[in-house]
Amino acid sequence: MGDIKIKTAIPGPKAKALLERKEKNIPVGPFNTIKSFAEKGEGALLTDVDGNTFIDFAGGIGTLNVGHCPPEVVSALHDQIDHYLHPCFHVMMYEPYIELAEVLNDITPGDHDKKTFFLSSGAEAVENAVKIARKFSGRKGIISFERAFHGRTYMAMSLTSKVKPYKYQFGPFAPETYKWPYPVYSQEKSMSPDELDAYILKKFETFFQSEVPGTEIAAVIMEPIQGEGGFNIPSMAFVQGVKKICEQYGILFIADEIQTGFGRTGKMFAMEHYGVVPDLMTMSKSIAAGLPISAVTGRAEIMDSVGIGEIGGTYGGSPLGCVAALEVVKMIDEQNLLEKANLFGEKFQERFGRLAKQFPEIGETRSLGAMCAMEFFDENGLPNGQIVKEVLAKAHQRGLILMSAGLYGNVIRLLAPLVITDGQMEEGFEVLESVIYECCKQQEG
Ligand SMILES: Cc1ncc(COP(=O)(O)O)c(C=O)c1O
Repeated sequence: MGDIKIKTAIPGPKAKALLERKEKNIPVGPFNTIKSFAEKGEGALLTDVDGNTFIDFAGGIGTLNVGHCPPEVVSALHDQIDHYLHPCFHVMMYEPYIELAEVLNDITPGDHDKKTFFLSSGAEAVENAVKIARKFSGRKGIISFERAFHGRTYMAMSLTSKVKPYKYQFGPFAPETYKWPYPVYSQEKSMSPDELDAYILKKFETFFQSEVPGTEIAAVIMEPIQGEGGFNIPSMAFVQGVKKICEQYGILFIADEIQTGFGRTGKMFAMEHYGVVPDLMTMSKSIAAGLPISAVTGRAEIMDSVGIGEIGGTYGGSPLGCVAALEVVKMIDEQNLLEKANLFGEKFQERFGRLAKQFPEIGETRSLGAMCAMEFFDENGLPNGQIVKEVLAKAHQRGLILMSAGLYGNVIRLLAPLVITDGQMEEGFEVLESVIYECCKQQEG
């Protein structure tokens, strides 16, 4: 599959048959909007069972910075399969586990001694980072942010902000977890960005003085750029301000780089944009080209505070995930994918910044590298999730896979594979622009 000209993507007989089987056998709730079935993925393209080809701007929800089935990863997996699948690191360790820990200790922010261990999913990495922070500090409190998303297990869900659909009717949640405002400059019209930063940072201080002393807080967990929350990009002053407060009170700073890591923002990790070195970092998603593996990397003395059997999981750090991740890190470097991420962001801003000037329905177009998003509003200036749903549906019919995000679902977010060709990028943007144009025109009547 090279560059393609997208036509109309119509679900065919194979998709219809699979849809019937799906509805009979798989719970309706979480999967009821899915009507496409994959046959083959390659680079930035996905083909469905009926032969429709899609440009994938969702990139497996940010798991595919190196694209679908990169040959380097596939070949490393084949080699690994010939050796062993699962000695289980609790029983017998293996070199790819150690090598990947070495690599992550080396490439994550900070020159201090670090250690890394592996799990299988993003939420598990968050759970374990919190356990390690509590064990090391002897404190219980954990602060996360409004609009944050950290996963669906109980602690990760407790730290997540949005109630519906993530938390509704699933309580009670973990005690001693607290939420802090996160600056979304485009939605806080009454203050300038500097004022908003200062206002939120001040709130930290007053909270510590009047409610829970800072010395009872084990960690602050922060997405450097909020993913599910709508690709909200905080200022350097805000992130550095949070870190400074952490240092002042001996609170650990956990950077959740699960969605931002591995080149997405034009640097290997988004924290590098802010010049902030976290104490602990969680990684997953694009770490291993779509294989289920996650990592916690942190200062060696913090990571060493947990004892035998206290952290882990049967499948953590699967050898397949480890060898895939080793190839991913090489690919990002050898194929200049950081540069590609920046190019994607520039082209996005050029085209959609122009479109936003044309339509009042489009709010901010924001991006850092290839983490790109645009917001939509209705005629009263309220978040407009409906138009986003329409754009997504129409784009899908024309062979472009997109995702929404944000508290009100009014944000279109792009997580395209960074291996996308210039032609595919151009074509994807063309489809997106024409669909937005149509939907905005339709709304204006
Ligand atoms: C920032 C962040 N943290 C944690 C998670 C949870 O990861 P997982 O779905 O693999 O449990 C996600 C998933 O979207 C995420 O974006």
